[in-house]
Amino acid sequence: MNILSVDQIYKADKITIKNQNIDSVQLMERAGEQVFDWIEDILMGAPIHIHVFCGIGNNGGDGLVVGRLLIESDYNVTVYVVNFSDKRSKDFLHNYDRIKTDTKVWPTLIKSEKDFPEIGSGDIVLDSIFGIGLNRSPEGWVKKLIEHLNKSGALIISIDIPSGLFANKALEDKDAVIKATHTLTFQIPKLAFFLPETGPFASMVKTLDIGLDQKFIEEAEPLAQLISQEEAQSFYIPRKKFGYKGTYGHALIVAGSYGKIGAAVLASTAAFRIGAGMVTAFVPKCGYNILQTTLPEAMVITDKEEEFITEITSDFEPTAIGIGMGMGKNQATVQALKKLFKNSKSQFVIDADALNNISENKDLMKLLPKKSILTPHPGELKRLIGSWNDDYEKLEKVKKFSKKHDVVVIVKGAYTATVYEDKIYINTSGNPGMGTAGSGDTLSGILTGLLCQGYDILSASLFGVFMHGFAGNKAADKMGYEALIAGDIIENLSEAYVELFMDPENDNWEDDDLFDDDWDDDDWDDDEWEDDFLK
Ligand SMILES: NC(=O)C1=CN([C@@H]2O[C@H](COP(=O)(O)OP(=O)(O)OC[C@H]3O[C@@H](n4cnc5c(N)ncnc54)[C@H](OP(=O)(O)O)[C@@H]3O)[C@@H](O)[C@H]2O)[C@@H](O)CC1
Ligand SMILES: Nc1ncnc2c1ncn2[C@@H]1O[C@H](COP(=O)(O)OP(=O)(O)O)[C@@H](O)[C@H]1O
Ligand SMILES: [K+]
Repeated sequence: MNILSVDQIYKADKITIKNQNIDSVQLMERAGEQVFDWIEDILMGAPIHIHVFCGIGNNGGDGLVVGRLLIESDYNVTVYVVNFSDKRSKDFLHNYDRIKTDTKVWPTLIKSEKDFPEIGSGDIVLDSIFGIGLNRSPEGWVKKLIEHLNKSGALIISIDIPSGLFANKALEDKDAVIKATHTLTFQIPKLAFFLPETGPFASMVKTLDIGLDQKFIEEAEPLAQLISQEEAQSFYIPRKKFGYKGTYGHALIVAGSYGKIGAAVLASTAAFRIGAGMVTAFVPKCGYNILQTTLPEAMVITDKEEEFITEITSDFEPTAIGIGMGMGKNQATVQALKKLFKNSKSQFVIDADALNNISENKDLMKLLPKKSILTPHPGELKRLIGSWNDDYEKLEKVKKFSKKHDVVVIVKGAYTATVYEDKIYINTSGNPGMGTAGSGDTLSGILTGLLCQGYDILSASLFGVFMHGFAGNKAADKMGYEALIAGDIIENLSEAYVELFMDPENDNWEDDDLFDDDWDDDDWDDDEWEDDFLK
């Protein structure tokens, strides 16, 4: 699924209107109806108080459509116009007139702080103050209104985007942004929803199909692409009937130091479980018994040193090498890395301390093998590319690094971003339970195992990151977030493979859970509502 820029979204709007021979008011009606249907599905006529806050642009126009439809369906609604400017959009004005004529209800004007209404914590706020037309941070009483709504404790449903958030530009004032409980976005997801600084404002995103021109959306050069189950399916390489272990490659996992041999165990096991034909672990001597006992399927080569790695050798040419997990930063280890990078013809997945060593040693950076996959978490990334002011600058810096060194960079986190040259891919699987030690070691093993099976560096990265998160989701389904440990991700890779081609419905990135548990429902007690939705 393509993530487009604000300019492209406006273009999609225009092309849709032209190709479908409709006018912009009809498109706004469609958008408003979609929002209304979503709310109607949930509320089913419940008399809960809904406050609709409309700006004066087209986002406000959408709010007026929803307000009108809610009033016409006898909901308990108050519609407000947040009058921050007299410069109203044409379609806003059309719907402003229409709500008054059709419902005989006149929206309440908010012109300053003294007009702010009381909002009960059991109420619903519909936020259509600003949409993608926001061009500067809200200030003055408008900012105060946003703060007032955020403090209310009400459930906040944002239309298209939480007001105050830029769709694809850095945050300027985090206090001037609506903290939405739900975001109902029109068809095209916005980049801000997936980045760590801005994503938390837009939890529970749902895309509503308003019939925008599909051809334009698919053919546009996206800001980023979302990788969901459907895309992951397209990367999968089926096992061959006459394949044997040699067909699926030989992985070398170079990892571990005294006290961190587990990293080698996790990565080696994951390489096997994702389907590598053979796996050899290269570890310091102290890792020998541990590996032979915990993973008898693997072969083990040990360094001459007891506690860390000093010289990496093998009597075979590995198809792919996964290197760095728990490896430490001993000077001898740095020398071993230099020698390996200079001499090896294998493909590389470079993680953890291998990355840290590269960041600290310019000579090693120069030897960084082209076409490698690098898997930094945010701390490792900062050491590698330097600090950034915001997520957008970070992504630009990563693109530059990727181009300069001809490597894929996987920026790990919630919605892991894979960057290759100018392109950004955002993963949609995974969950907070995966924030647990060794989860990254597991990913490195997965990626190494995929390179072994003939996936190219980009498809190994996109498929591997997806499968890692997908297996994490299978694990979380059974055990919840807190109890999940890295080994559970590996154990659930089998289920992830088995379910890869099943109905993606339950693993969509859009969270269909209706309400957060902490929503306060004291003010309202309809048994049917509670039975159905607040379980
Ligand atoms: N594209 C689609 O497919 C469809 C889009 N639709 C909807 O249209 C929405 C976009 O509407 P939009 O372009 O009218 O912009 P919107 O966000 O309502 O507000 C802009 C107004 O705010 C002002 N302004 C900006 N920042 C400000 C600030 N900090 N403080 C104060 N004022 C500020 C700015 O005026 P300015 O003062 O900058 O001249 C302007 O007047 C989109 O999100 C979606 O909901 C659907 O209806 C149909 C399909
Ligand atoms: N909230 C989250 N949602 C999705 N995935 C997550 C989340 N937190 C962590 N992860 C994933 O878990 C892994 C953690 O990697 P890393 O920090 O390197 O762990 P470690 O170094 O302990 O092995 C990454 O792949 C990351 O994307
Ligand atoms: K909004």
